[in-house]
Amino acid sequence: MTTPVLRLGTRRSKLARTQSKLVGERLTAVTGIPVELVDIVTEGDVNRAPLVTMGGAGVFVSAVRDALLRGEVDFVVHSLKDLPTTPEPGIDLVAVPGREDPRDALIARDNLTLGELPVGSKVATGSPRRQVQLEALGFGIEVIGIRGNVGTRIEAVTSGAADAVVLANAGLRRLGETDRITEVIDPLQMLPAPGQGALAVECRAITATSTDQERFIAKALAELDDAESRACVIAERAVLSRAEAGCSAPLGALAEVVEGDAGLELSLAAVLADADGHLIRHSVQGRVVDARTLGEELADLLLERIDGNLPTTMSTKGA
Ligand SMILES: NCc1[nH]cc(CCC(=O)O)c1CC(=O)O
Repeated sequence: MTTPVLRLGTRRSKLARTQSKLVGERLTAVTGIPVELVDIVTEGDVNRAPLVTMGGAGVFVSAVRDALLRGEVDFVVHSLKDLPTTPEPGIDLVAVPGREDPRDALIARDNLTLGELPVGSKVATGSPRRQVQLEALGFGIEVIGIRGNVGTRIEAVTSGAADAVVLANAGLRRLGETDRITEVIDPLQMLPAPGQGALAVECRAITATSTDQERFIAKALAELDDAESRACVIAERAVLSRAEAGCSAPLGALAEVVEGDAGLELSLAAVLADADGHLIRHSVQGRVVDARTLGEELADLLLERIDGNLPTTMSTKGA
């Protein structure tokens, strides 16, 4: 078997390309294996309709996965927060590389922070999670909808269409747009989406019939896995799946590895909005190896407190 050039499938958006390139370079640095990027066009890139009408951010994911399943590429990279929580048959989540900052960031006019925005300021976001948390701050912020890539959203502030936008700090950092940030938002004010700031590396699932080449690739990719990042996103996504919440549900979750009584532990916080936009917030702490059950426990606590008053977006899974 000759050392192959691995084909890394990527969406053409600047963020997707940047993230794929990052992981490809990391793989080459760690294993010496060369990587080439292969463009994949998805409906979400072509169609500017609101994401919810296209079945959620999943439209980005499935086209990329299809190329992987068809054998056109050897592996793919996603923003982990855009992945549905149900595993995809035929595909392995082979690595969660070291996570970027999971927090949200504010880009506001005149260098303003959230607390400094005057009452009635328009803050643009397409995310129900960000919307409910912005409104719950009590600053009198008016949330307006927005769609498009990171550049388009920043432009809304530059053009004056919005006073501010909220974006994932991780994406801004990867794109080198950090000088536009006016505040990195404290998770006490806004909990990020489960998995925010983490990347997911996927390859074709290894089975009894996998080729030597496929096994070699999976083994090489597994070297990119970061155990702590993986544990954190497992816990956060367990909250999401247990609550049966889709990718744009008004639910935030953040896990951190902390020093506990029994060594390293996971501290997990989550927030969920009820049908009236009231926030329910809770946190738990436990063993890193129990990441998934911790997340499920926390979801049950939230659901108990919300007492059936579920937001409408949560009955339509994936919206
Ligand atoms: N929903 C789109 C999306 N998916 C991943 C990121 C940023 C990178 C990340 O969270 O890892 C973004 C943009 C944003 O929310 O600002």
